[in-house]
Formats: sequence, C-alpha cells, structure tokens
Amino acid sequence: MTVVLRAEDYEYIAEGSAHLIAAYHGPESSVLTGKVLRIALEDSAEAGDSEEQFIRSVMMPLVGGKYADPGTPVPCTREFLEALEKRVEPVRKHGKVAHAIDKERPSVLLKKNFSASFGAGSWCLELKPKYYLTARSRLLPPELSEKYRTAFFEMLFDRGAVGAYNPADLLSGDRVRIARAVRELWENGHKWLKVFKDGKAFSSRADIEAQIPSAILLEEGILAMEMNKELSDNIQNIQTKEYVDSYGAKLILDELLRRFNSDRGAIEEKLWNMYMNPEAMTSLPWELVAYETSAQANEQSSNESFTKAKEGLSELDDQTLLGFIAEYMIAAVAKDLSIMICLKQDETGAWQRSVNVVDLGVKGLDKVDEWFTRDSELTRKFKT
Ligand SMILES: O=P(O)(O)O[C@@H]1[C@@H](OP(=O)(O)O)[C@H](OP(=O)(O)O)[C@H](O)[C@H](OP(=O)(O)O)[C@H]1OP(=O)(O)O
Ligand SMILES: Nc1ncnc2c1ncn2[C@@H]1O[C@H](COP(=O)(O)OP(=O)(O)OP(=O)(O)O)[C@@H](O)[C@H]1O
Repeated sequence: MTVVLRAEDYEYIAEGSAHLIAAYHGPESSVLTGKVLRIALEDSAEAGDSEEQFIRSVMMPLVGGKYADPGTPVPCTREFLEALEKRVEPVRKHGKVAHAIDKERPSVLLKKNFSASFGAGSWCLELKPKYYLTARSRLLPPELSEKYRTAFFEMLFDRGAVGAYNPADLLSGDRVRIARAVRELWENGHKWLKVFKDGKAFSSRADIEAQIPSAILLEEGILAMEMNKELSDNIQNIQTKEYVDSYGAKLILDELLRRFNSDRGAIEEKLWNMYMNPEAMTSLPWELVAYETSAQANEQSSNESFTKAKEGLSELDDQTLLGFIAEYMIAAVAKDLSIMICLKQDETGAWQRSVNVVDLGVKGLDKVDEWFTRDSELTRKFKT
C-alpha cells in the first residue's frame, strides 16, 4: 500500500526497546485516521514485513483474530523518518535501552490505534500480564527444581518487585481476582499498568486522578477484562502450555547449533518456515515432560530423569527440536504482550469498552542466552 506520510501529522504515543509508536492526528483520511505507525528502532531484530506475517500466521490464531491487528507495511522515505525523529525527540520516554529510529528501514507498519479506539475522549489502560511461565520439562537440572513450583513473577515478588500482583488473577475472568491484580499494579505505580487519554500517556497516577477518579477508571477496566474472558483464557493457554523452560531451550539450541555448524541464521530460517506452517509444530514428547512433582521430591530419580532427557536430545530429529524452540519462542512473546483496554463514556454516562492486544512481534533467538542466565540466577537466589 502506498500512502504519503508527513511527520507533522504524527504524535508520539510510546515505545519499547524495539519500536516507537506514533499516532496520526492529521486531516481526515480514510487510510490513516485512527491508525498508528509502528516504527523500528536501531538494533531491533525483525523487519516490518516479517513481523506482520508472524502476527497473522502464528499469534492471531492463538490470541483470537478479533483482538489483534497484524498491520500493513507501508513504504517510507529516510526523510520522513528523520523528520519524525526530530518531532518526537523532546517527548520520548525510552524503553530499558535508548535507541534511535532506524532510518535505513524502507517501510513502517500501519496499525489500528488501540489506545484511542473510540476517537477523541478515549481512555486506555495498558496491562502487561507478565510472567506466568513455569517449567514443565525434564530438561531442568534438579538444582533448579524450584522452577517446577514457582512462576517467574513469584520469584520477582519474593524480591519485592511487584507487590502481590499475580498474572493468574488478572487472567482469571473472576472480577474479585482481576480487581486484586489491577489495584496492586495501580497502587505500586507499576509500569505494567499504564494509562492513556486520547492516545497520550500519563506520567504519574496523580495526573490521572486530577482528570478522573481512579476508582471509576479501574472499575471499567476490570469489567472489560471480566467480559473478555475468552482473551484471558487464550493468553493463559499460551503462557501455561507444556514448554521447555529457558534452561531446556538453551540445551536444545546448543544441540541445534552443533548440528548446523553454529549458524544461528540457519536455525532462525528453519524456525521461520515452521512459524509459517504452524501445523508442522510438534508437541513435547512425554520423555521431556515432568509433571509428577513426586519425582522432584526424590533427588535421585530427578537426577536420573534429567540425565536421561539430556542424553536423549541427540537422538531427536531436527524437526522435533525446532518444534520445541518454536513453541518456547511463542510463549516468550505471550509473556511480554500488552492488553489495551480502551474506554469512553458517552453523553448518557454509559461506557464503551474495547479490548485488544499489542506487542505480538517475533523475538530473536539471541534472547535465549539472556533468558537462560537471568532465569537461572533468579531461581538460585529465590528463597535464599
Ligand atoms: O525481559 P523482561 O521480562 O524484563 O521484558 C522486557 C520488557 O521489560 P518489562 O516487561 O517492561 O520489564 C521490555 O519492556 P520495556 O522496553 O522496558 O518497556 C521489552 O518488552 C522487552 O521486549 P523486547 O526485547 O523489546 O522484545 C522485554 O524483553 P523480553 O520479553 O524479550 O525478555
Ligand atoms: N496498535 C497500537 N495502538 C496504540 N498503542 C500501541 C500500539 N502498539 C503499541 N502501542 C504502545 O506502544 C508501546 C510499545 O509498543 P511495543 O510494545 O509493540 O514495542 P516494542 O519495542 O516492539 O516492544 P517491547 O515493549 O517488547 O520492547 C506499547 O507498550 C503500547 O503502549
């Protein structure tokens, strides 16, 4: 699709470590009104086109097609990206790492603006239902067996990071539990709950309260989550399926690197073929799945099952190993997605509500080492 993009028509919404999102505020346009641009930052792994394909083929069937928008790639010029960078620079709130806009990209993604689905007067609550994953495989050494019982967020909670927030509450479909999770994030001022008005993020809870009582806003958000239990169930299913954990993923990746002469590019390419043919994905064979927690209580049996599973890796074919990695990478996307709850009160006082999901882009294989190191350290530190 070809459209004329002008930097002066765009306002900054937000950014992560890989993309910057800018909303259209220009003259009425059948193509651009109500849309955002998702613009790659330097060092972001994926290109716009492949992200759109990944979201369409892999993530939309999993989260539910009506909740997501894969976007449409549109060509852009270097001049546009330079002008846009100049325009948004003074208001940018960088992610964990600050990156410039990647001016070499030939296209950007045009997507629905889920922070302002109802136009002017829209409020939006952005919730990140992080971190559900618990280990499910025998490819976890016995010394890290705490992971069989403990979800990632609980380990962080133990370090005082997120109060009593529990993503299982947020995704439960039960109003009381959802309220507990949402209020916890609100009261802790945690970044996994952000608020936007007309597509602009607030920088403090006090600024929000000055415009609307938080009790009203949160209540509407909680109700929207309760009414969209189907989405919660879908996200929960992806986050809690039987995956290898980061330790298992690293072992499998190392095995694949040996087979493909240490070429991550070749593995990523094969993985990509798999993403585009999801029916080719296999499920974890029972030999690699643990589940019986009694085995964990018995250290000898646990040691044996780990050694056996680890040795067994070399006997599994490439397709099976790639299938484990593909499913693990998909779970990693699901643990980092955002739910955008858009709300608007009409003249009669009634609220309109829409619930959508963003940040469904594919993650690069180079992340596995980072996740492995962090998970292992966190698990070892937990309860010490
Ligand atoms: O590593 P985590 O769990 O802290 O999550 C990162 C996020 O941190 P946060 O949830 O805000 O604490 C981080 O969010 P911010 O940039 O801090 O807003 C990103 O979402 C990052 O994903 P990616 O590397 O850009 O694909 C996320 O990284 P991965 O999901 O790739 O690990
Ligand atoms: N379609 C959208 N409509 C409105 N706002 C959006 C949309 N997509 C993303 N955003 C906002 O922009 C932020 C950054 O987008 P996103 O998370 O997709 O960036 P990223 O850099 O790829 O990811 P990460 O946060 O994982 O680094 C989101 O947290 C959300 O606040």
